[in-house]
Amino acid sequence: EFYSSIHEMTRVYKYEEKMLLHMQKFIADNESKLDFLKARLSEFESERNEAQQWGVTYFDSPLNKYLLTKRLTLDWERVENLVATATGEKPLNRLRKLRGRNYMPDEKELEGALDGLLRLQYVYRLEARHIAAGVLDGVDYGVQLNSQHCFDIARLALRDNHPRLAHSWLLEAQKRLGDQNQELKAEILALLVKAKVELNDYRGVNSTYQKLLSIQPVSVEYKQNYNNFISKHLDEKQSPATLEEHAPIPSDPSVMSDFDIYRFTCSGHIKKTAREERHLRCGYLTETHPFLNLAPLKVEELNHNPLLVLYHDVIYQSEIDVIRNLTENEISRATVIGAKGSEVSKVRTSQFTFIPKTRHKVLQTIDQRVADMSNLNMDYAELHQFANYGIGGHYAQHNDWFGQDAFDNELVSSPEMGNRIATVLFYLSDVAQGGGTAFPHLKQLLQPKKYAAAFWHNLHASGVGDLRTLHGACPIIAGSKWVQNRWIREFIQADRRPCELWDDSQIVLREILAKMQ
Ligand SMILES: O=C(O)CCC(=O)C(=O)O
Ligand SMILES: [Fe+2]
Repeated sequence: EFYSSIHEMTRVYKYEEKMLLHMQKFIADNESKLDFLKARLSEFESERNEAQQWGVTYFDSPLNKYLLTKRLTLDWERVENLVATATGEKPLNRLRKLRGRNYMPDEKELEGALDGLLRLQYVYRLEARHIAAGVLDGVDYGVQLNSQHCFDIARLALRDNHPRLAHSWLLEAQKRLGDQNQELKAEILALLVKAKVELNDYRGVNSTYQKLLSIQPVSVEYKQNYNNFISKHLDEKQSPATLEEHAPIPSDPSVMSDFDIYRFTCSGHIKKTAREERHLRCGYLTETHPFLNLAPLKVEELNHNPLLVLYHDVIYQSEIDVIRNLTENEISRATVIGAKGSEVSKVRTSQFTFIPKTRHKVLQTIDQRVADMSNLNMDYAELHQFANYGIGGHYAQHNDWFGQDAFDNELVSSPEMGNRIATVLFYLSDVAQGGGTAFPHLKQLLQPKKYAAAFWHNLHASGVGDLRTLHGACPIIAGSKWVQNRWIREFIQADRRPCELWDDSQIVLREILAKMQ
């Protein structure tokens, strides 16, 4: 799946270059065929004109008899043969072969790409009119979408329960429509009515129907829909507010769904106040290992309880180069744990792979560093996980720790190692726009910074999963994101657990639970 990663796009982009060459060849072949036919046609015509002028005496000349006979045998046969040859078959076959190649996107991919685009619009509260003009969150990419593009996006938005977004895309499709395309115009109007009705906003619906019926007066379907509409809605009260492209943000976060608090953290609407930030420090970590006295780690506190910190410059370019080589041909669409085990889901659109630390010395070196950063034993950590997100790629809010049902249903690998006590998330790339890691309960949004790593505790001291560690990877607006996950398990950590964790109280947990209900 290529929309979930930028990695494969470059490959198919090169295939398209070859496809263009075949198309040129097809056109050139057909053009020379038509040129030949045109030349014959005018030749035949002029010979016949000549004959016309002479009348029947024309055939007195044996030369003319010969010319007509030759035309009707050899010349017309050549014409027939040429018309019958399937010119351009070769380039056509090559074209088909290229499009049938591995990695070529199909219609499902197209949907995935549009889905990613809608996600960006929804999460970052972008406006259709800006996106259509190639402007994403203030950055101009110099692309323009046409009316048909906008209509296609609207159709998908409506199907996926985003009538507000669909509505705004339809207005844009209307604006970008030339006078000539009446068919598309009717389709836009018909969908506009549908979006409005879904939004329970009947303003303008009547006149939209009338416009629609004036373009396609014979459509039985549209007429029926209109009569239906009139009988149901005409005297219904109009909703007072103007139709906003995005629903307003509730002022109280406790009434929001988990997805909403995640997306409002991605968009920067949920964030720590200056007051909440004032206890957080930056500094050099020297305690966990004597070696750190020589080479202290740069650490930035992002939250105290539960602990969330960002280490700067904890992985080297040479190590990232090795990782990119190791993962190059292994990476494939990421999955999540569903009811029946691993499954592909819209909730996580990235590509990933797991690699054991025995594969390369660099992975062991990294683990040594993770042990210093976390003060935890890395002997039984999970396989190294590497992930790449493309444009629109994201991982919706989730907890890294496993719930009891995952253990009960045997969905946890090596359950004897216990739950995921902590996570270290390395950023192996910067991201041009979007793509932060959002912790809605901690009101933190970490913008990926190459060579840095986030570290947090996932569990309460009691071993119970900490709901406040809910987090997600915000969708990528531009660029590509590479991360590495180290998931550390509870087994043999008893003597290592830093004392801050023991402060963690059940009271906080109860508060959160109460808020969420
Ligand atoms: O990519 C990110 O920013 C977060 C990834 C994550 O949370 C995960 O893979 O579990
Ligand atoms: Fe995670």
